[in-house]
Amino acid sequence: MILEQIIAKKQEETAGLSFIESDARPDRNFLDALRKPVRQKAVIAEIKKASPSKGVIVENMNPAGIGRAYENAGADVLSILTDETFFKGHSRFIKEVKQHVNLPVLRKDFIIDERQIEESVLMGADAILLIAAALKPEELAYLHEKAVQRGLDVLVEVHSETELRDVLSVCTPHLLGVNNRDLNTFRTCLSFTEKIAPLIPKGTMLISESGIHTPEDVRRVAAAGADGLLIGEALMLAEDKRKKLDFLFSGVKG
Ligand SMILES: O=C(O)c1ccccc1NCC(=O)[C@H](O)[C@H](O)COP(=O)(O)O
Repeated sequence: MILEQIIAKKQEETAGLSFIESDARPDRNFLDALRKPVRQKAVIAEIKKASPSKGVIVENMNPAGIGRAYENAGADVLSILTDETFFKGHSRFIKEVKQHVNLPVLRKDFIIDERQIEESVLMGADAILLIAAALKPEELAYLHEKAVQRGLDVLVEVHSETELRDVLSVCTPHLLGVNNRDLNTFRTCLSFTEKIAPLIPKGTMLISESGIHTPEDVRRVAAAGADGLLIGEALMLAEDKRKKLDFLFSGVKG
């Protein structure tokens, strides 16, 4: 099961990290940017060189160049993979991109230990992802509190009603993502967003993540109630990122 392998690798990687907090602070407001989207729905554009489901997506990837293209295309924020082993990301990507792009950045990685929160701030992240499938509810609540205390925004990700119920029993996130991808089988289905959207508390922003490739996909998750979309592969593969986003939103009214 790939998720178990990823978590085991993260446990190895975090063993050597420090608990000491620096005076570094996130410097851009991720949640505010999502609340004032350029298009009808907020766009989290993901910089992802490779993945377990697709292998290498873009061979010679220039993170800053892609970040600039996403910004020019009207993305509201960025998601940047920093995991090296399974996604060919890197810890230096966030600062590299932020030197050339003004958008807030979510560190896309598998956060399982509080030492990764300080690590994320030092990497230049403005937000982090907490994945319900990778954490016990009490672990997620603890990491969520630590991240908020450090000034980070947090995207809490679920893939089922049960995971959503567990998350809401321990915290009320401002940002909730439904991953349409099963992280073990890699199968994606937008029905996950459609099933879970009605259960999201009022006042929580809903982000539909993964498997968004066509205007019909965007129309479907928007109609289901998503406030934003996290899009990786479709944008990474697009020659013209602005044209791709305009095409994807061509089926959304307003
Ligand atoms: O993308 C994968 O293959 C993957 C496998 C196992 C765990 C996580 C994985 N992806 C992380 C993501 O959630 C996606 O990168 C993100 O939602 C964008 O998805 P897409 O638009 O389908 O590239």
